[in-house]
Amino acid sequence: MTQRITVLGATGSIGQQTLDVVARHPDRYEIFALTASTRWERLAEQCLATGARYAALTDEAAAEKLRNHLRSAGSETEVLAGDTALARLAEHEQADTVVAAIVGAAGVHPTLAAVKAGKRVLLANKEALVVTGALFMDAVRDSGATLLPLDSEHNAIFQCLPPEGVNAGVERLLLTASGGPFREFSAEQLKQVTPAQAVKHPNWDMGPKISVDSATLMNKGLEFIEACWLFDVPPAKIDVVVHPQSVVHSMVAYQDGSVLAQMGTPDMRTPIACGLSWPERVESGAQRLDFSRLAGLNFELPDTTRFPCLALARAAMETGGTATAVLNAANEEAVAAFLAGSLDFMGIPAVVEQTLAKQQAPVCADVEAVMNIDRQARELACRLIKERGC
Ligand SMILES: NC(=O)C1=CN([C@@H]2O[C@H](COP(=O)(O)OP(=O)(O)OC[C@H]3O[C@@H](n4cnc5c(N)ncnc54)[C@H](OP(=O)(O)O)[C@@H]3O)[C@@H](O)[C@H]2O)C=CC1
Ligand SMILES: CC(=O)[C@@H](O)[C@H](O)COP(=O)(O)O
Ligand SMILES: [Mn+2]
Repeated sequence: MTQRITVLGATGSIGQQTLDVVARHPDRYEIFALTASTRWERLAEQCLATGARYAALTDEAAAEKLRNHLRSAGSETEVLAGDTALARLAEHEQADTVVAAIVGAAGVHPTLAAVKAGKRVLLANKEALVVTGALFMDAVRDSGATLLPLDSEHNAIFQCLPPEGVNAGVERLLLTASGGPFREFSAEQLKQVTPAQAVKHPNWDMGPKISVDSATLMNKGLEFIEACWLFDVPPAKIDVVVHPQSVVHSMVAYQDGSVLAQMGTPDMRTPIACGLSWPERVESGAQRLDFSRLAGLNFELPDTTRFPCLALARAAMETGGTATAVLNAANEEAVAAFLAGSLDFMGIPAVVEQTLAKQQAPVCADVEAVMNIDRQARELACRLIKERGC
């Protein structure tokens, strides 16, 4: 039996790399459904190449264009539209596996729909977990869903953990961070950086939002929170280590002094292939690590004075309640404003910090209540962005 796969966020960086891995193994995997937001032309190409049974776009007008295009090409892909369509496909009874690769809190509802339907969920959309935290993990336990991390660091830790889990002799988790494109910039230089510079990650080719997060180190902050939830580890047991080469993807330190690391070239097709095939292994297409050509592996501590986002994320996780949802909402608005040219780079941590200071972050009993806090935090962050100007 082939594994039937739904890809949420198919047109993005993770989505496209997932389709690349899937195409290498037609005997094992088939695409059941593909979703995106507005980029209907790219989704059309993907539907024609994979023969997807369903496609969905949140944008109704883009969905109509996709429908017309596919019809005239003789395709049998059924096209759905609107926000709820994504969740309907995520929970569809005929799909086995859902790759959660939407960017941002927009992924909360579709990803949770897949979890609640008990799917095998391959999680790239870290924001969904950062926003809903305990509710997300409760849903995994209640539904019996299989949750496999795609984020390279968490996939590395997943591979290095003992089968019995984190309580079997694990001392600490070590999350590696590249340090981003501005690792060596002074505080003065950081004030002047542009969106074009920020999206040029030194090692990875990723979408614009996560690339900016890597540049501020908020990506590592979100990943810190993600690791606490995924592996049920308290904040005090997780360290962040800057490793500019992105070859060691993360590590697990054991009570006997052993440290297990997962290594590889920086290519997301490795964790994607790992998630798709686990507990087996399949070819990913990634270039192999050539130790004879490695110039060196360096490690240093992160600088939270120049990059305050990492400390803000750690503090939000320690605060608890919906503080991490507030952090994420403010960050999404600030990053969008930075990319649009209406906020300076150092405005990102400033807006996140001020939003966290002013926005209430109570414990919420359900996802709708969390999303209400998310909305309030966005409104506040947008006011702060306007006040700061650029
Ligand atoms: N890229 C990478 O290497 C890594 C990414 N991740 C995580 O994976 C997720 C995806 O990242 P990445 O692939 O880089 O992002 P991209 O920006 O490249 O792609 C985002 C995808 O989400 C879709 N999308 C955007 N907004 C919405 C919305 N409101 N509703 C539904 N779909 C939407 C986009 O559709 P459209 O094209 O139509 O806009 C696109 O398919 C993020 O959470 C990121 O942090 C984690 C590790 C590595
Ligand atoms: C590929 C991946 O998982 C990204 O999250 C990547 O790790 C970003 O790199 P840094 O945030 O360490 O710069
Ligand atoms: Mn990562």
